[in-house]
Amino acid sequence: MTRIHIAADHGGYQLGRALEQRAGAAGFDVVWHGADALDPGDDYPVFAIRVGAAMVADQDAGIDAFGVLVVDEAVAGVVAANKVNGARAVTTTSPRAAMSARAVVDANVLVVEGIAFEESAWLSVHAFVTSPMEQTVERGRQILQIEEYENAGTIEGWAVQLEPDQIHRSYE
Ligand SMILES: O=C(CO)[C@H](O)[C@H](O)COP(=O)(O)O
Repeated sequence: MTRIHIAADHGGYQLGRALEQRAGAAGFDVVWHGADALDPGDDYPVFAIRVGAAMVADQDAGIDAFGVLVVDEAVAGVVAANKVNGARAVTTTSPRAAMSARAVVDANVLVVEGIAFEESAWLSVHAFVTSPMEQTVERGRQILQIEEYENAGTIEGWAVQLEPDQIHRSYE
């Protein structure tokens, strides 16, 4: 069962809770990472890091998991969540864009604007967590390049030297 780690600050609390309910009702394994209650003084970075870190820990353990963050200004949440090693956080304006982010970069955190309509936000979240990555050598190689820089601080493109079947194995 796919797990969804979800959190929201005060800018997305109401929608975050609604999405938590929707995801649970749809049969996903949902883990809420706060806020525990609407707190107008809370800050979004802690929630971004929590969902990113929980998602990466699960993925590293072989669990099918995603992160969902709901804040007022989604782009700020994207910046914070992408500080987690292994997180590829995006925001979206439509289910189609959410699917595209999954396909192109195997995005694993979706940041939703708190002002979004519940129905359209849920359609984007659902599209995100049910859409596959594009299984091509190019996409795998590009993600390996991002990970090379993230982990080694180099962008030498060592993955480009690999044979296609090696890239596939490395990325799995
Ligand atoms: O948008 C956000 C971050 O991405 C937060 O939700 C933001 O901090 C909300 O702040 P404010 O209550 O001042 O609008």
